[in-house]
Amino acid sequence: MMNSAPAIEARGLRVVRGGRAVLHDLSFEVARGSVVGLLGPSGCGKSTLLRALVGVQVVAGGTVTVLGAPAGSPGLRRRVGYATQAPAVYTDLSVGENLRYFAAVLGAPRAAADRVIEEVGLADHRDRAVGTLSGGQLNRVNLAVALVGRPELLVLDEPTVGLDPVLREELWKLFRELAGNGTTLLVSSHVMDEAGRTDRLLLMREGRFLADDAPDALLERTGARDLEEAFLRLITDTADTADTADTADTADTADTPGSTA
Ligand SMILES: Nc1ncnc2c1ncn2[C@@H]1O[C@H](COP(=O)(O)OP(=O)(O)OP(=O)(O)O)[C@@H](O)[C@H]1O
Repeated sequence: MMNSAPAIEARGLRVVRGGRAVLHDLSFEVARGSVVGLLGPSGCGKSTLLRALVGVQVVAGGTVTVLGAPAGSPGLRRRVGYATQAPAVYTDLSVGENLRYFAAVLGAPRAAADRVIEEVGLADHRDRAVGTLSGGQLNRVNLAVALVGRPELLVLDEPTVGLDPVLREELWKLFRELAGNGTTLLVSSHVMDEAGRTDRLLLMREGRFLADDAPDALLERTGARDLEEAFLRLITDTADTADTADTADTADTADTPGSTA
């Protein structure tokens, strides 16, 4: 049904921010048409990874290929939708005006603006100035902007923050529908109950992946009752392994200095 080349392919991705290594040699792939969750505690590097994928993050090493082209290539602009945590919309314009503006910028038809407003459940607020909306509504305007060009890949940084459970449910239904039509979604979250809705999970901690697996496979592998517990077990296992390796391997701390790219 879909192109077999991965939507995202990262090899040995390293990022240094503020003189500190934030992403350590990450390698992974995201299959087309899948919904992949990027989960991990605050500060572990989720936003930095997403930034690298959309080409707005200086990288210190490795390669990132998105939809067959280097991340950030001009040709990817319309093909990749990116919603940051901080909404990048015009607060003095209405919901409809914002969406029509971004549709025009992307060369999308005017009808696309109405479509995405419906999709994110903001039809009743179409004429409201964005500055008067609640945090959750503002997040949905931001998401609508990412959807308006009908991108092949959607990169969403914590899109459900501040949403009540009903709206979260609706958004995940929308993500599923989009994936059913061939869109690839990479969605970051630090809410573990969202993890089970994904096809695959990238569990991250301190700039490294603890796991890259399907939710069911993770549960089976760890013997945990839920994904929260699975995550905790993986952390404990990794800490145990690191403790054992610590005395034998001191090279790990020596690999970061000097990379200021
Ligand atoms: N502009 C910056 N300069 C220096 N360090 C930064 C900068 N932005 C983020 N960092 C650091 O990079 C690390 C990863 O941050 P990042 O925002 O990617 O984490 P995150 O997992 O997305 O967190 P959250 O869930 O809270 O958004 C953190 O230690 C953070 O302090």
